[in-house]
Amino acid sequence: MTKILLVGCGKMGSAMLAGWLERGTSPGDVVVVEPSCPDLGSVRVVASHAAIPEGFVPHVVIFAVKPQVMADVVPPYARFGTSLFLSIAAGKTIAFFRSLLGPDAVIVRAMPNTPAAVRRGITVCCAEASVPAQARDLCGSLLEAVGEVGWVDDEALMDVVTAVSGSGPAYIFLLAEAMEAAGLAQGLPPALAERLARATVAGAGELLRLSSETTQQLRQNVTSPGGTTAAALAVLMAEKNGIPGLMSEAVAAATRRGRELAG
Ligand SMILES: NC(=O)C1=CN([C@@H]2O[C@H](COP(=O)(O)OP(=O)(O)OC[C@H]3O[C@@H](n4cnc5c(N)ncnc54)[C@H](OP(=O)(O)O)[C@@H]3O)[C@@H](O)[C@H]2O)C=CC1
Ligand SMILES: O=C(O)[C@@H]1CCC=N1
Repeated sequence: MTKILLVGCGKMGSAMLAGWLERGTSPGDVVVVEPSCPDLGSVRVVASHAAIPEGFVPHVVIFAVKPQVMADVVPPYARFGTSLFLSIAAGKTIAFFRSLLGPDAVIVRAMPNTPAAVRRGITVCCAEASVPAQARDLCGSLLEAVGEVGWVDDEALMDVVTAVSGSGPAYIFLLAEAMEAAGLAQGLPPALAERLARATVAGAGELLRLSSETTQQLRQNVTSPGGTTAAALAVLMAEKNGIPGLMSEAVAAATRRGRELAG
């Protein structure tokens, strides 16, 4: 069985861990390094790399700590030189990990998202051409435990992926928040405003998932000529300050931030 060393068990690490266990990974095959040492049932948790049980040789080391601490966290793991190293950090490049892990390290960079917590994430992976198919397959199967997986060859695209799907759930939650606030402002009781916003975003998401129609067609299906939706979309799709322009600026800003985090 695949032996997994998970470094960082916060929001993303814990979502992946839950997915692996659900898919049949034995708790005994996982060691988690997490300073707060949370109780993870029969999964062994240690506070630092120094406490990893002797004799535990992972097939894969997964870095799921914040990009800002990565340079301090990664170096001690170079001792697992025969392992595959998988990072899910925003910004941090394959070259960055190679500089800390050595020239022969096998490294895959991936970008999942928080719907992984309900096994409905999407992850994009990237690896250099020299990374063997077996290593790619291992990453693919670990990440498929929490949702869909795709690959890109051009690492520069990873910052754009991060800006669209990595950060993207936040944009959708903001939309739900804004719909709730707008409903309140128009006189809905708070509980109903929240329920309507949440159910509408979730229901529209499910329709989007199951339908073969384009996003544009799904939008048009709601929009009766001269009706209420058309009145709202005239505001939301305005050339100035409409959602398309704002989203474009937002994704560009997130992409730029990813590039800054690389350094
Ligand atoms: N949240 C998201 O939507 C997504 C995040 N990512 C990426 O995933 C990574 C993790 O993000 P996220 O899960 O949100 O962050 P969290 O802060 O929730 O999790 C990171 C965890 O790592 C722990 N940690 C800190 N130092 C160490 C160490 N030396 N060894 C082991 N663990 C340590 C932190 O503990 P403590 O809090 O005590 O410091 C924390 O529990 C980031 O690189 C991020 O870019 C990728 C896709 C989506
Ligand atoms: O905000 C961030 O930097 C991380 C990466 C993608 C989602 N959260």
